[in-house]
Amino acid sequence: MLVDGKWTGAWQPVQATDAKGGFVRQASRFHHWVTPDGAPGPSGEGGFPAEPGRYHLYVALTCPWASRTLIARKLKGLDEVVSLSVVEPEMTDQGWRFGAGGDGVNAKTYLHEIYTAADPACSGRATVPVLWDRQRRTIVNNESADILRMFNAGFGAWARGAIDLYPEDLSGAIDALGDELYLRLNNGVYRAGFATTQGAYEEAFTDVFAMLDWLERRLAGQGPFLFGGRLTEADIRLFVTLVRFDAAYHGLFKCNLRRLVDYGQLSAYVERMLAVPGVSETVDLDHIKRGYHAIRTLNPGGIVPLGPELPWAGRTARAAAPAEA
Ligand SMILES: N[C@@H](CCC(=O)N[C@@H](CS)C(=O)NCC(=O)O)C(=O)O
Repeated sequence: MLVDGKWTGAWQPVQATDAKGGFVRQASRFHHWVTPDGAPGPSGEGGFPAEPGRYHLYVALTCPWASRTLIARKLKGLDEVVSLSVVEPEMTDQGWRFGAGGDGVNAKTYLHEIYTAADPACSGRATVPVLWDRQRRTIVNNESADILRMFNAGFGAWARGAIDLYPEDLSGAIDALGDELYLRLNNGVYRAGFATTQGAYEEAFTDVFAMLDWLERRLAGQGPFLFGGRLTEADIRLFVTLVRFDAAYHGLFKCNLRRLVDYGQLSAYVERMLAVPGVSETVDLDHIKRGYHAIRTLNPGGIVPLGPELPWAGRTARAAAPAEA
């Protein structure tokens, strides 16, 4: 991680646990917002007006949090407005690394150099996603939940996609479901995978399957999406975890009570989400499998499993290119 702007020690998946051996995720550090006219958003400073070609998104295709932002960028038709760099799937001793051509915007090798370009004294983990401002040469925001909302509403007329991922009449319900999803499922699988005590693992495992069972029932009662006919950010938050479940969380993170393919409603839901134009292009099973299985503390030999067979695998994209500027 970065300490006062210097990379310190080899990368470790877990740098903090709570008193019971539970995994603790670091809070994001940059919280500015792109808004249609550059007015300040809910946090951070103003001065980040929506403009085509100004902002750049750094992602890892293995990462569910970064994938949220990739899906929103597609659904809002922002591909031509916000450019993209994809890091290599395997984490190195210095964290995320760019492929042969560098990152295409800042000509850096490692993602942590983007953080120190924004703040030479930066401390903390160098996580994806990162939204970079070419003009002010700084990080706008490195929290996927914020970037998701910014892509929904911050780019105003530059967004070609008409879909509203956070409609006002559903905002309270989306927030409430999003909190549950995060705690028990999105981060629940990480709490299971990175638990350092049996108790912390079992607690997380129970949360994960209770949530999946609950979602299976909810989708049986109302569909096709979590809030009926309207696809919202809650669907993006759910999908990114479901699509990784059998390939990464079931085995590596020991979330193995059931596979996702054992859930009829949830499996059909994944297929439905993949059929939404733009979504399948954001899913790269090769990066997902290589990325998770490169976590040496969980998989010391680094062997990447060949399976599982997934009914929808053929409809997902491999990465278009390792680094697209
Ligand atoms: N709160 C962040 C979390 C992002 C996150 O944890 N990303 C992981 C990849 S899945 C990462 O970049 N980890 C690198 C590290 O921890 O050093 C968000 O949702 O944007």
